Amino acid sequence: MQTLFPNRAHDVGIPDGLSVNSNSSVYTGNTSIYTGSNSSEDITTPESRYSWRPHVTLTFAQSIDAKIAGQGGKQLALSGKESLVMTHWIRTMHDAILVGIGTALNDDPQLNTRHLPAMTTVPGYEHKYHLPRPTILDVNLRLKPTCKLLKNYKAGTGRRPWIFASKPKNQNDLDEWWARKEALKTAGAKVYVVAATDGYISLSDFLKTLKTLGIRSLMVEGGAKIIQSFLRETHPGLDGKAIPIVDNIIITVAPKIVGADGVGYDCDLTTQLGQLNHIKTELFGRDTVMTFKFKND
Ligand SMILES: NC(=O)C1=CN([C@@H]2O[C@H](COP(=O)(O)OP(=O)(O)OC[C@H]3O[C@@H](n4cnc5c(N)ncnc54)[C@H](O)[C@@H]3O)[C@@H](O)[C@H]2O)C=CC1
Ligand SMILES: Nc1nc(O)c(N)c(N[C@@H]2O[C@H](COP(=O)(O)O)[C@@H](O)[C@H]2O)n1
Repeated sequence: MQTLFPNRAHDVGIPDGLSVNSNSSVYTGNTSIYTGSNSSEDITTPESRYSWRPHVTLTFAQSIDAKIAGQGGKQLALSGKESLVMTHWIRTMHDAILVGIGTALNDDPQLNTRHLPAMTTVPGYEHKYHLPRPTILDVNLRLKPTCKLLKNYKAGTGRRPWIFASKPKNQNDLDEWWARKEALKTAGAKVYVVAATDGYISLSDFLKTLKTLGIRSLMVEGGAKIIQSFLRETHPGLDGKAIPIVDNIIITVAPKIVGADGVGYDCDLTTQLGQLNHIKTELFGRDTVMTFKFKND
């Protein structure tokens, strides 16, 4: 039996109904699988926009006071179980999934699809959903060789994580950097070296590299700095105009208040709002999930 591949973000965009076709929803605990886009409007992205990069979906969960984590970055269970299943379904739609090293160290995430219902009763194949490739932006190779992503890979329950790093400018730091690289490689990681400025990897370079590695769609899960960078960074279009490097944004809003001490993504969305089309707002349990798409030009 083969791994199930649902419709993919790079082929169909993000459907306007995240809860898939209304009579066979994977989110309700029903094991039927989404087989077609029920989009009523053109939500695909012009080939010209992402011939150089993968389709990019930015997604995160926030409280009603726009916080994504608690005081000091404490990981919060903002999403309820229904919207979590939706998030895991969206994971299956992408070739790769990204978090920054801040999130990788703080949350020790798994980035898999474990909240989806069993798809069959055949022993050993209950959970053969497509798993996105975990990717981490980690300039200084701070990821722990003991993290869950690497443990899952070693146990055969997760895909090999790809780390994107950058060589230190200071020669004195090079030996330690190589040692960390070797330790991560031994633990199973694949390390790609790309350009970085002031500790930040150029997202254009990162996306170009992903594309050359065969990644056609990327789900960006955060955290705060990564969200900011993806919303701020642009790329020159064919006419030289700055165009976004994100195609869709999916925001889960949980009916919770975190308070001023929490972590926000601190980004002036008003600069982007003019370019955003609202696609759909849906309720998942007590959470509201909004999908936006950047305008095509
Ligand atoms: N509610 C939600 O949906 C989510 C919440 N979070 C929360 O976010 C917090 C972590 O956020 P941050 O500390 O901001 O870490 P982050 O996960 O955004 O990673 C940022 C780090 O990545 C590296 N990096 C390399 N290139 C970069 C680039 N171009 N742009 C940005 N960063 C780049 C830098 O070292 C930077 O400090 C945690 O508290 C976590 O719980 C994380 C993901 C989703
Ligand atoms: N959708 C969503 N809702 C929340 O309430 C969250 N805290 C997050 N966080 C993101 O999911 C990652 C954890 O993934 P696993 O459960 O370990 O697979 C975490 O690192 C954040 O990226 N997301």
